[in-house]
Amino acid sequence: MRDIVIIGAGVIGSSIARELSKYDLKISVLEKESDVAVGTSKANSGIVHAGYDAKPNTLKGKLNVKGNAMFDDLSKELDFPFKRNGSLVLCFEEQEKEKLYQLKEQGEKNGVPGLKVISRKEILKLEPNVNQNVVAALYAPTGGIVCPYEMTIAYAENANTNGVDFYFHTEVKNIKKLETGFLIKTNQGDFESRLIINAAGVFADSIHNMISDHKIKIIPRKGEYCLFDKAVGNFTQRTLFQLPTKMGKGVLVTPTVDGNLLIGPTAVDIEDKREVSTTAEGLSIVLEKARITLKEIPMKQIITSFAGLRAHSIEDDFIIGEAKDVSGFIDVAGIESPGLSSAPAIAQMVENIVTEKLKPKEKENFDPIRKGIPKFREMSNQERRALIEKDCSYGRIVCRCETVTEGEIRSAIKRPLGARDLDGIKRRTRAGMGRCQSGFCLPKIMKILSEELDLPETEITKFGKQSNLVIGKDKEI
Ligand SMILES: Cc1cc2nc3c(=O)[nH]c(=O)nc-3n(C[C@H](O)[C@H](O)[C@H](O)COP(=O)(O)OP(=O)(O)OC[C@H]3O[C@@H](n4cnc5c(N)ncnc54)[C@H](O)[C@@H]3O)c2cc1C
Ligand SMILES: O=P(O)(O)OC[C@H](O)CO
Ligand code: FES
Repeated sequence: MRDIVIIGAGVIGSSIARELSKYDLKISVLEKESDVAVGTSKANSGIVHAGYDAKPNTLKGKLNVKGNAMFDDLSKELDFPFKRNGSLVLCFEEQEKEKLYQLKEQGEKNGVPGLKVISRKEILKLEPNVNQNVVAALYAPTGGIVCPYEMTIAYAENANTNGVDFYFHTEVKNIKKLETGFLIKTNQGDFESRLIINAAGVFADSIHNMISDHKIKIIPRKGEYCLFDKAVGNFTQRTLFQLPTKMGKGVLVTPTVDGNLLIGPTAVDIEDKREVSTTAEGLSIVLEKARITLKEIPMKQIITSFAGLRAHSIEDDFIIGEAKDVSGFIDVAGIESPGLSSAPAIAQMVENIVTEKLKPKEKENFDPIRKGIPKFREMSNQERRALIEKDCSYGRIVCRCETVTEGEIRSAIKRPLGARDLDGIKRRTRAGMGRCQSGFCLPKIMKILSEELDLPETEITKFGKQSNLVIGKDKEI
């Protein structure tokens, strides 16, 4: 019998796994897909929100501000990209200026430091590409940007190094209460555990409703984006929002921490929890709304589009805690935005619930430090030379657009919870994420995966399951 089973290896399941890996507990994470960070945690805006959007005394409000303050230390400990670039909520109508002061007051009640309303002149000095019609803005110096999948991978790797087991392709199908815990039925057999932590994202209602009579409902709220080339990564320095609406924070314009420009998302409630396609209609709404924010949009620099699903609960707040009628079953559900920003604080909140229940001993050998893959593109020539001297595979560039070397790709496969497919390589190294979107580097990455995993190229997939790219040879070369 395990002490804890965590369902879901997104940023929430992985951050909780890492916090709990400090204790002498037998913990497993069950994930239905082929890797960590394949659900909502890979497809979002990547903003570490300052914390003025949520109503005071909500979990969203409290955990956002607490989580935000943890990012500087955490990103150093776990070696993932994070930058405090600041954010602006822009107002384009004189009569709506009052709403900025209301947001400021709400933020101050939540404990957000340094908020101030700034004038048109100040905005245009900071951000010359903002539309000249702007009237005023709320400036939040603590707003930040993070790479959401690298953060998730970093948490998961560190949890794994500290003893947490991850089971991929393992879908929870049913849960039964036992006298001393739970029997969890999956497509890969049964697991028994004293506690369950439900971190299943948009599917958290299905998991909860398997065991509790107090039913919950999660509505998938889709958001579509346009991603732009690094050539326009400096188009804005800060994250630019418009005034929020009842559907959320609206279409933003932001640099990403990896140096692209990102515009989106839409917000549309849908039925299908697997529906992440982008649409001509969605993307034209994104661009239309962004035209309110910007003087012009660098249309020729769009390199791709993507969509993610918010796990919107009808309670309109995070649902965190033991289910009322099922002792030992802990929900971490309805984690829509600001879930990424709050993840470090959510993990601590769940840690408190678990330690209260199980009273575990702290491990003596817990190691909080994780080192990421060395990034050739960020090194000085001297550092590059030293690395190539140690391992010549760092001297061969595989992805030209993103300057990723063969050494980095091999390391991404060999690490704890290493990449097993092309998307796994992308998220760990950025190989394939550049302007040509894998056109040039894909065959080389397939070959490296095939060598390292000792599999024929016909078995190399994009994201597990049936996503093979090649089915055989049409002639011997
Ligand atoms: C468009 C959009 C923009 C956003 N922008 C931001 C932002 O800028 N800042 C911010 O703070 N937040 C943002 N968010 C919210 C943030 O992305 C989420 O709060 C966060 O990623 C949720 O993580 P998660 O681990 O709960 O979910 P997920 O990442 O979806 O992880 C859940 C995992 O559970 C697995 N799973 C589901 N069912 C089962 C099962 N039966 N058995 C096994 N595994 C299962 C799934 O495969 C998945 O991997 C945004 C969300 C969206 C959609
Ligand atoms: O549209 P929201 O409010 O769900 O927010 C999503 C991101 O945090 C910002 O794009
Ligand atoms: S060469 Fe890799 S994305 Fe273009």
